Amino acid sequence: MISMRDVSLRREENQILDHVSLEIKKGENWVILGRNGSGKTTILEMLTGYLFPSEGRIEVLGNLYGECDVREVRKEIGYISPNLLEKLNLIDPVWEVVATGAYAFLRFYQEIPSEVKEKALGLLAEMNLGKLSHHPLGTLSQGERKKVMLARSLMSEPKLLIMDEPCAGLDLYEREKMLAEVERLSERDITVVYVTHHVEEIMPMFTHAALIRDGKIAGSGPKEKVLTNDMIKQTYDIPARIEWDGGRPWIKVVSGG
Ligand SMILES: Nc1ncnc2c1ncn2[C@@H]1O[C@H](COP(=O)(O)OP(=O)(O)OP(=O)(O)O)[C@@H](O)[C@H]1O
Repeated sequence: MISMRDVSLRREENQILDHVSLEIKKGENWVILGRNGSGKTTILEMLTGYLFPSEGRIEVLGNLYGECDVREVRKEIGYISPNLLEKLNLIDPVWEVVATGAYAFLRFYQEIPSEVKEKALGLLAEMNLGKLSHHPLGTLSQGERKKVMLARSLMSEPKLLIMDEPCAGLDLYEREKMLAEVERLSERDITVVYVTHHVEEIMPMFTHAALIRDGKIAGSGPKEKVLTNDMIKQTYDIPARIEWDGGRPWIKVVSGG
């Protein structure tokens, strides 16, 4: 599904990624954690082909980057990033914003086929946003907008869904609503790669984790093996205790550590 081998990225004297290797197989869902500036978004930008490594090889969905048309590969990848939300037009009705996900553009300038509209309305109904389908995007709460982004990304039925901090800025209620939708992705035939700052967002559907520190992989593999007290300390320089509850890890900072 995804293979990153010895991938490095340098910008002038900055080593942004340093020999990163990750193998993500079909049926696995990965979460990527690491401190601010550790290189998480850079990895996502490489997987989506927006950044090319200085060294190493990247293969996504059977396509070797550098030897394929990355625009074609992107058709099979859903990418939810804070940048995309900023680009959407707040006056557009919600269903139309979702429907644009079927195409590689942000707005419609022609009539939308009825089956595309129906599909968008169906996805919104599944996410309990049916009543808001005809409201302008700008009238929705931040949490509702994030769910709209998720619905939009599913329009093209991607094989790979990449999510960059989808719960950033959400209150507890809206975060849990969004996470419930993330958990439901396990019912779909889709591989998820999810970047977050918060361990408690790692829902049961996630199988694997990668910890990034200073552009290097500090640890990667099945989540229970990677999300340990020691590994968290190594990654964040904070002594912490992980407790698993309801299939999710919860973190406590150890005081005086
Ligand atoms: N175009 C660029 N030129 C130079 N340095 C860059 C460029 N893009 C990113 N960086 C640097 O690369 C490092 C990794 O950035 P990246 O955005 O991948 O980190 P991140 O782990 O996603 O951070 P955050 O959690 O704060 O979003 C940072 O030090 C950043 O300043």
